[in-house]
Amino acid sequence: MRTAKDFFAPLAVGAPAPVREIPARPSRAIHFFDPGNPKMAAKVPEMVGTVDVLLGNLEDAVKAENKEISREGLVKIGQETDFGPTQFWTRINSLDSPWVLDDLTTLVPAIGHKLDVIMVPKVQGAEDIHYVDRLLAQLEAKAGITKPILIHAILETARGVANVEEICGASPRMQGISLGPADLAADRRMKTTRVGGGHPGYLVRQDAAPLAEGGYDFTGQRAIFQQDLWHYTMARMVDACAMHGIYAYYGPFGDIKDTVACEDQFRNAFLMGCVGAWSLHPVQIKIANQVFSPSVEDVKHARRVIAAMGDGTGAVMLDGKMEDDASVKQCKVMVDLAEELAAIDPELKARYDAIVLD
Ligand SMILES: CC(C)(COP(=O)(O)OP(=O)(O)OC[C@H]1O[C@@H](n2cnc3c(N)ncnc32)[C@H](O)[C@@H]1OP(=O)(O)O)[C@@H](O)C(=O)NCCC(=O)NCCSC(=O)C[C@](C)(O)C(=O)O
Ligand SMILES: [Mg+2]
Repeated sequence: MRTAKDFFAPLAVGAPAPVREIPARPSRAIHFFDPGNPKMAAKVPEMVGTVDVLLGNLEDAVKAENKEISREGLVKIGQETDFGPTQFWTRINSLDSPWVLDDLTTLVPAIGHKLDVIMVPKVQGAEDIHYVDRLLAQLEAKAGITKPILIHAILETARGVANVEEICGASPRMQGISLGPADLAADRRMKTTRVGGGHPGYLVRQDAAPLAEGGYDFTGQRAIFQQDLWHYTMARMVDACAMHGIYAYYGPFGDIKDTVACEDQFRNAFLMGCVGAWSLHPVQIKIANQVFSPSVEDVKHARRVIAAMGDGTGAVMLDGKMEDDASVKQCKVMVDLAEELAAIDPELKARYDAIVLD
């Protein structure tokens, strides 16, 4: 086990010093594209500035026979694109695959100075992060990279969920975690066949109405309430990330045409503490950007509470509601996020700047 003293030491001679704090860079949508797909690759330059994160995916959804083509495509995109304010991430192949070593040994020397974050799929425990951590340090040292590349883990196995706290704390490179609902469902032997989202069979039914003569009417109409299959995992992930000062994300929503349910899923994640979600299709970028940006009403309310609370201690009555030290802290979360987003999104900045406090 690394001692506290060694935790922030570089893992290879010449590797950059690990960061002590993960930067709070906006990442409302992590947009996936296949760098080996000419149509998708061609769209990357025009997407810069319209999305917080562009992620070149090398893992699942890329056919086995195209792995090298996609890797080469990613190198070309990384070398030729000016990403401006947009973060540039990749998802490498899983650690037990025949491609991952070539992914890392090719990408780091070629475009390691441009890559902000490497997403590692199917992480099972701290040992997987330790492996990538050391290898990245060696490759960074060899390539003369001065800014450490961060690691993002996908939670998509039962063992990964059981170990989520140790995964989050395994390295100073840990930037965040995303839920991988499709692989996780398969690993857990859940009986869903979807990529994220709800299921109509996972529900709670209203009690049967009592009959005048006694007993219950089990044949009458009863309301049903669909439940969230992912609540438990999301809650564990959010707590583990918050505990370690890193960021939680909802993952993919595979029903591209159901933009309404996608928005609901993203909003649940936003409310629960996630900072973003994945976008698999250009239509989902707009949804994520909107959902993961605090509304004008929320920012206005938060600013009013902060103003009314003065030094932030004590209790006041505002619009019939009690506000105190703890509600000010919640309001600061909202206002801080609004400020971070306004710094990179002029449209949002204009809307937040136009707020007038009553
Ligand atoms: C779903 C698909 C097949 C529909 O692709 P399509 O071409 O049939 O859709 P379309 O509506 O006809 O596309 C319209 C236009 O948008 C383009 N387009 C479409 N998508 C994109 C994109 N992402 N980025 C940039 N451009 C895109 C597409 O090329 C087309 O261009 P055109 O107008 O010039 O003809 C396609 O969108 C796609 O392949 N998306 C990415 C899928 C992906 O990355 N999956 C892996 C992540 S989810 C996952 O791995 C699970 C997880 C976490 O591991 C676990 O839960 O276990
Ligand atoms: Mg997966």
